[in-house]
Order: sequence, then C-alpha cells, then structure tokens
Amino acid sequence: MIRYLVSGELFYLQWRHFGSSRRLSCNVSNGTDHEQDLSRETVPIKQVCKLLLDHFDKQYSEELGPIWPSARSVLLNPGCWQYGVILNRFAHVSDLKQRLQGETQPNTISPPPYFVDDSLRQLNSGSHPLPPPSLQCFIHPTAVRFPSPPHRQGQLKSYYLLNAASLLPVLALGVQNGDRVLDLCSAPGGKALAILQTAYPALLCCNEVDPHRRDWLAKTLESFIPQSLSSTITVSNHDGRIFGQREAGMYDKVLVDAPCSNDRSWLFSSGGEQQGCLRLKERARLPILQTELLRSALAAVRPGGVVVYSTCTLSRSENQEVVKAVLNSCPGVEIDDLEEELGLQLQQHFRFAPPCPNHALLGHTPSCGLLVVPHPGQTWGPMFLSRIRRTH
Ligand SMILES: C[S@@+](CC[C@H](N)C(=O)[O-])C[C@H]1O[C@@H](n2cnc3c(N)ncnc32)[C@H](O)[C@@H]1O
Repeated sequence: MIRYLVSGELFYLQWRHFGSSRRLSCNVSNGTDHEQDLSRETVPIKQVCKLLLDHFDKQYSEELGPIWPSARSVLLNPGCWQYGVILNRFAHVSDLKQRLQGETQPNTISPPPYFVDDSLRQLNSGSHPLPPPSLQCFIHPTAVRFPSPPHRQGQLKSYYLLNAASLLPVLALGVQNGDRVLDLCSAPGGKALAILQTAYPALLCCNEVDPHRRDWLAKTLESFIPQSLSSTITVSNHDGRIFGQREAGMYDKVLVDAPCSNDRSWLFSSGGEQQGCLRLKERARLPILQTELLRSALAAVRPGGVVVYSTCTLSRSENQEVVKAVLNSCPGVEIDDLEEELGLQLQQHFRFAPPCPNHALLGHTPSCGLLVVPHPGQTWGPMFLSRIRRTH
C-alpha cells in the first residue's frame, strides 16, 4: 500500500497484486484506447505494420537509446501486457476484492483519512451514504486476464480495466473534494472514473469533441457512477481547442489527456503500408493539435490552479516538445517537478525513462515530465505526464 500525499491531503493508493487462474491468450488490440482494448474478451490477431516499426526504431533508438530495445520487445508482444483492475468504490466490491487478493493476500486494507464538506454531506444524506475517496488498483505480476465487468440490470459495475500507468496523470492532478475539474479530452472516460475514486469534486466537466465517443463516455459514467452525483458531473461536446476561451479561469484542475499516436495500438495498424503512411502523416500533425489543447487548458484554469498534460506515446515531439513550446509561449505558467513527487514514490511499480542529461546539469530545474517506458515484467505505459501551474 502506498501512502500518497497530494497537495497537503493524504489519501491511499491501494496497489496490490491479485491472484487468478485465468491466462491471457495472445491478443492484439485494434482500437485506440488501452482501456477499451484490455476489456475485450476476444480481439482479432493483427500484423505489425513494418513501416511504423521502422519509423519507431529510427526515432526511439535516438530518443531513448539503450532502453528502446526492451520497450520494443514489450510493444511487439501483446501476450505479455499487464493491466490494472480499478475497484469502483460506488459498487459492492467485497467479494471481488477477495477474489482479486486470492488466497495468498490477507485483507489489510485500512480506510483512508478523508473529509466530505457540507455541500457533499447533503448528497450523503440519503439512505445510501456515499463512500469515502479511495483509489484501489489491483495488478498482477504477469499478464493474467481478468474478464470484462459484467452488466447487471440496476447495478453499477464494480471494476474497470486499464493500463495502470493511466492512473499517474490522475494522481498528478491531485483532485481535492470541492475542486472544479475539467477533463478536456475525456472519452471513453477511464481517467474521469479514476478521478471520481479519489475525491468528490464540486464539478467534473467531461468534454469530448467526437459525438460517438461522447456517447460512449456518457455510458461509461452511467455504468459506474451513482445518480446522486449526477448534479456534479457534466458531459460536453466542444472542441477542446476553444474551451479555454469559453470558460476562462473557471477550473481549479484541468486534465488534457491528449489525442496522440498511441504507440501500442498504432504498431498493429491494419491496412498495410497505406494505413501506415496515413498514421505517419497524422503523427506529424498531432503536436500542433496537442499544443493548442494545452494552451486552451491553461486558459481554462484559474491562477494557482494546475493542468496535467498526458499522452500514451513515447514520442518526444508529442511530449516534451509540446510542453516546452507552451512554456516558452504562455506567460504566467511554470512547470512542477513530478520526479520526486511521483517518480521516486512509484519507481518500484513503473519503469521511468531517466531524466534527460540537461536536466541533471541544470540542477534544480524540473524536467518537462515523467515518461513511463514499458519493460518486461513492468509492461505499463507508454505514458507521458507533465504538470503545469498557472501562477497568475
Ligand atoms: C487519449 S483519448 C482520451 C482518453 C480518456 N481521457 C480516458 O482516460 O478514457 C483522447 C480523446 O481526445 C478526443 N479529442 C480529439 N480532438 C479533440 C478536441 N479538439 N477536443 C476535445 N477532444 C478531442 C479524442 O476523440 C479522444 O477521445
């Protein structure tokens, strides 16, 4: 169990291994979201796109050096991918917890310290009191498949499957009870669900520009979150690039989980060379969109508030370069050092890329962000995250 400090308030991230006899068959994803891919029972096997693999080899051996070969071996072998099971604190999970813990893990979970302010207490006043914030993620040391959560009429789903590295942007956001939060690129909703495990925000606005994905997001929220919280959650359908001007300074925390070249799924793009070429063109265009989204997020956050930017690619031009471009062009913002706060605390679970040499030379200057690089036995990621604070 990790004792984790976010902006002065303690909460506990339960981080446990689970036991299960079900094995992962050799699956290859064909979607664009790990969360969705991981929860599929059967997915078609696909071929690696050679054009993209060659491109990755060239770019990532330069950018990642000696850690690229092991990351490459994980990306090419979906049979070894691990995944996390997040418990839904709003559902009945005691049987599930026992199942996840297996025979080998005693139940030693202690309740986290928490507070619920007065307005939230009102929500609590019904016959079903709301549970305290608690983010519990179970992982297995090997690639053991856990089934998709079943749909049961009238019941909330009790768990959500995802790449455990997806929790890091949520932890970096550090949402507190009563915060006004914007999830700018929200579908299918995995990180929104994780946010709602960690706190009771006064408002969580989940925005998604694509109408079909917006519907998917709304369904995810309906399946996991109780009706009694619906007055604090909105789902919107705006272009995130202009959101910041529409609602300038309205939010305490903003998450930009940006559209990116999702290295895991793009490597297995169907459609051969032609599809590969299209992907590479899209990859070259993405940094412009990502920069615009991040600027918009910084406009939406109040002075003193924070924006977390994240992607699931290893590509420097979509990660560090985007953050640098925004830091250099937006006045009144500064970067937070996540190295100590998250990198050191979670290094036993995740393989982080070493900070770039310039960072070490510059002494106290924080690096642009953390990069989780998949590694055999710790196959989480790719995931990049960076936190920017608006000073005025
Ligand atoms: C990486 S996914 C987000 C995953 C999500 N945060 C989660 O945890 O489930 C990025 C999302 O951004 C959406 N998107 C792309 N362009 C956008 C824009 N201009 N404004 C808002 N959302 C956008 C995509 O449709 C996609 O659903």
